[in-house]
Amino acid sequence: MVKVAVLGAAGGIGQPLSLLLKLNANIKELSLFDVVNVPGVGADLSHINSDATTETHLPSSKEDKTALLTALKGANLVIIPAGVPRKPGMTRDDLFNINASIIKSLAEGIAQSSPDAFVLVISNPVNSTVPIVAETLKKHGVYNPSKLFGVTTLDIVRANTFIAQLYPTDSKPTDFNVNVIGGHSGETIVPLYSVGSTGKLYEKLSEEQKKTLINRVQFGGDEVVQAKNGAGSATLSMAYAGYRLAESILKSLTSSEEVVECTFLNLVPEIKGAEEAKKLVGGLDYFSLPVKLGKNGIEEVKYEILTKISDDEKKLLEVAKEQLAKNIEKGVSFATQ
Ligand SMILES: NC(=O)c1ccc[n+]([C@@H]2O[C@H](COP(=O)([O-])OP(=O)(O)OC[C@H]3O[C@@H](n4cnc5c(N)ncnc54)[C@H](O)[C@@H]3O)[C@@H](O)[C@H]2O)c1
Ligand SMILES: O=C(O)C[C@H](O)C(=O)O
Repeated sequence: MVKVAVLGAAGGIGQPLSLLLKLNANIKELSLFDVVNVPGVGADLSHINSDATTETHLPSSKEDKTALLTALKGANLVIIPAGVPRKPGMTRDDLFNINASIIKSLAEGIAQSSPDAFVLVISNPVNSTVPIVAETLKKHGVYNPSKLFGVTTLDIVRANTFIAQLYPTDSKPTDFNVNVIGGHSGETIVPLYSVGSTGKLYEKLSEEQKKTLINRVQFGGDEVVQAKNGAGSATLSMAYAGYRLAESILKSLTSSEEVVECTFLNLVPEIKGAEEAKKLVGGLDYFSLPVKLGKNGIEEVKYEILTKISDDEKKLLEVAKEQLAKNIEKGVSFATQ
């Protein structure tokens, strides 16, 4: 039975994500933090007759740090959807200037109040915000790379849905679990349709269809940003995806079943398979790959997948690596300056 803290709980993602968490029988306490509107969200959720208790934490001023520290106290799992979303015409990197500072201050709170928690970073640009959290926790001497997750699950969710839409009579979205690796923005998102559950169907597609499908996964976020027309980016599908990763982590704490998910992680030698992965991705310090989850977090990086990919996917990876290197460096230098 665990305590989960949601930072940014009153937002477009925070609210539906908190609703899903409120329904999870493994969660004993749900701690909701935001800089606006969170008491109302908490009051509303608290009427649901599921077992998790709901508490809310709203700072009384910009200087008030106590609300965050209290929200995080004793949390086993912290999920961060705090920050601004995109509008049409913006890239995720355009969010860096605002979101980097928000993420850094929240990571400082985690370092102080819940240093042992699993930390799931949703806020964009994920390719840079994850290194910011890592460097901030390092500065405070409490960094555990096995417990830091950049949430790329929405890319997997989209990849499953979009291929199923191409084969409506032969498949359904729940048939698939596509490995999507790399990062979480445009061309850094690399869906590996040629391996695993989609291999056979993918091979049947024409070159043009393959290109269109991959492009749709890489720019699925833009599809939603355009459709919302200035009112933000994906929130409901993101809440579902963030919940899926949180649920998998909770499952790995309570069952002996093997649980594997893709996540954007820090490739450090203390994680099994990370050194091998790092060599195969040109020395990058962070990359999204399938990982085996366990009681202490990321137990093993399933790097072998990198040796099984098609020549076309290798080309996609080359483009992804170049962009990722810049995004990672931007996050690291912000947090270490
Ligand atoms: N990883 C992904 O796949 C993915 C998917 C969708 C959106 N996102 C990102 O998630 C973030 C949130 O998106 P959204 O649609 O929920 O935005 P939103 O504006 O609806 O909600 C963000 C919430 O964060 C809160 N907030 C701002 N500063 C804060 C702080 N210092 N502490 C706590 N809370 C704070 C705001 O008050 C707001 O309630 C964006 O950066 C967006 O780009 C990531
Ligand atoms: O596209 C965005 O800005 C939000 C998110 O990263 C997404 O993939 O939907």
